[in-house]
Amino acid sequence: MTDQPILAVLGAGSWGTALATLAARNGVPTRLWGRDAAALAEMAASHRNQRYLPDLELPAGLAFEPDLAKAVHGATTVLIVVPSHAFAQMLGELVPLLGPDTSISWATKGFEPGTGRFLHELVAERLPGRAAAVLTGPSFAREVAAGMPSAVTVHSEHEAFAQRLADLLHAPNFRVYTGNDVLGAELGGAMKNVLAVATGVADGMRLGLNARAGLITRGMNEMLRLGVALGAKPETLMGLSGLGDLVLTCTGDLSRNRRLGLALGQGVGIHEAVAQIGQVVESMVTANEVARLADKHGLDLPISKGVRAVLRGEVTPVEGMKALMAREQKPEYPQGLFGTH
Ligand SMILES: NC(=O)C1=CN([C@@H]2O[C@H](COP(=O)(O)OP(=O)(O)OC[C@H]3O[C@@H](n4cnc5c(N)ncnc54)[C@H](OP(=O)(O)O)[C@@H]3O)[C@@H](O)[C@H]2O)C=CC1
Ligand SMILES: O=C(CO)COP(=O)(O)O
Repeated sequence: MTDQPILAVLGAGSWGTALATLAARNGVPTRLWGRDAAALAEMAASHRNQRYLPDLELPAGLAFEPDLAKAVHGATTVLIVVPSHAFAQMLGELVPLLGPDTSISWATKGFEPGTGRFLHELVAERLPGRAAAVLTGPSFAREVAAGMPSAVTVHSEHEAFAQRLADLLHAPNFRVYTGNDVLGAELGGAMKNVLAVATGVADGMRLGLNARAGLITRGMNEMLRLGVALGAKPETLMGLSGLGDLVLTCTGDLSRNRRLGLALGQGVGIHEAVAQIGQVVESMVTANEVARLADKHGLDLPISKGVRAVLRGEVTPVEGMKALMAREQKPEYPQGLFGTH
């Protein structure tokens, strides 16, 4: 294995392009792979990702590689940044091409559609024993690309790999923390997408700032209860990957999940709203998987389940909000936050 790190970023949308740019700016030999060879050729020629991040000038040191085998050949680290619905297929194509010493990481936020399995579970199944890490936290690609200050976190059971990945990306305006709670970090990043729809709906309906704060706080409570039931560390959920990303996505209009909620709250139909956004809206699949996990663990998560009902067209946004407010009066923490008193 060479001492020189080589990074292969798989997925040339907004976030993959921003992360590849960060690494290349750090002097890391970086290859960006995408499924659209023509789009990659255009990026190589113009040094712009016109469709996903048009304002960003792509660095000269960034290579564009449409052949997946060539993109990952000799790479010390692979970073997957495709949407969650494409993650399992991407992994399946990648596994036979990976050298034995290549570490694997992902910045995708979500679960396997239809099963609720975490992405780290898919990775462990296909690549047992391999150094693996998730990169997550509050980070709009547009702001990162513009060099605005951001803080994210890398979680891995392999401490040395978390540190190596952090080192590839850490930069003066991009702080990368590390941790070892992969499940907690993944849960926060996935669940905030669902909760962002709820605050978006409330804001779209002009229900006010009290409603927004109430939804964020009770949404955080849902994240903590599901996370603790699944074995996440509460501090992970209270950190960048949970609370941090929840606040960002529930309040920042750059969030596509919040924008979906805003549109629904203003009476736009779901298909039209998703089409207008024109990029991945992870809550569309994640809402089902959060509800699936909640059911499996016997948890009542009214906001998350309300979002699922709205996204499925089972209730209108107005009915969903009314149902939340009509719930029985009860203590804020019936059994303590973690069921301990
Ligand atoms: N954007 C952001 O600010 C952040 C995003 N994330 C997460 O990163 C992940 C990717 O999101 P983002 O980059 O924003 O999404 P975008 O919608 O910007 O881009 C999606 C990219 O994935 C590609 N893609 C879609 N399906 C497949 C597939 N089956 N195989 C290969 N590539 C595919 C698309 O290719 P094509 O153009 O050909 O359709 C496109 O390049 C999501 O899980 C998101 O939650 C995390 C943090 C920040
Ligand atoms: O995950 C993100 C920021 O941390 C991006 O959020 P959206 O996918 O809602 O745009």
